[in-house]
Amino acid sequence: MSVAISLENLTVTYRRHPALHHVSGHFAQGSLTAIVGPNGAGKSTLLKSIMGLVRCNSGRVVKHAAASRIAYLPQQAEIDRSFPISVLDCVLLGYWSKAGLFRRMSRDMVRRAEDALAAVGLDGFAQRSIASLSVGQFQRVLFARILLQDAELILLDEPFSAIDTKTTNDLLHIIKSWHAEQRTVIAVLHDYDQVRRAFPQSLLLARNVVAWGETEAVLCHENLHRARSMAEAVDEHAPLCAVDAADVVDVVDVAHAHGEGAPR
Ligand SMILES: Nc1ncnc2c1ncn2[C@@H]1O[C@H](COP(=O)(O)OP(=O)(O)OP(=O)(O)O)[C@@H](O)[C@H]1O
Repeated sequence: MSVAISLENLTVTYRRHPALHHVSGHFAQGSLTAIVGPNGAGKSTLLKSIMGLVRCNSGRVVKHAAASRIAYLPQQAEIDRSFPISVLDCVLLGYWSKAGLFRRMSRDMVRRAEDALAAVGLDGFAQRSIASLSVGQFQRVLFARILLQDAELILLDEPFSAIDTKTTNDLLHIIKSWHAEQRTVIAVLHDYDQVRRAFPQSLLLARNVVAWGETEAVLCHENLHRARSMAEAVDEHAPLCAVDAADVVDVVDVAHAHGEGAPR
């Protein structure tokens, strides 16, 4: 089995309070994994540390995909939609790693972007401004952009938050097609029933790994109870973690790593 991402004893702290604590394990190539756990469990922090957006205080993330083949969808609340850009241009941003930000898009690229919009059910929306869209419509636009990116590793942070059932089902269908194409998909989710139905693998977090593996086994009553207890036991005023925040950032992009830092 080949590995898409390895987490090696990963600790991430904010002002020396751990959001992730000694997390180890790996996401297999082509796997479809839900990251679940109580609020504040470190789920978003884990996606951000894979993307290199937050510093790993100790341990490391080893990625077996080139940065240009990784797609990341943050929570909608973190995206500024006031930028005056059309739906079509927003989808075309999926090509930036191939075309560069300022290269003129070819007719073929534009046609593919229109096809992607049709695939997410947004035919006729190309010239609308992104600011005018509903939350669900905008999430469809972001999925269309990922379709163009042709990513081998796709990270989704709460993709169905504030999204209705019809849109959720349509987007789940796209996620399943990515899985069928052997892409590695990791999504932060809160709906355990949805995870049981659609995600074969799960990682249950409560700052530490509570359980990681087949969804049915991970989401058993005992594990969920343990995750809740661990989250409730967190004392935000506890003595600071001994890990020094000055440690080096250690996110390794194996596709580009040579020698030092390459996987053992
Ligand atoms: N930028 C930040 N500065 C300080 N603390 C932060 C920051 N981001 C997250 N945290 C803290 O780190 C912990 C983990 O946060 P994170 O957002 O990763 O959790 P989560 O599991 O995604 O939560 P939720 O389910 O509520 O979205 C929380 O205690 C949070 O308050």
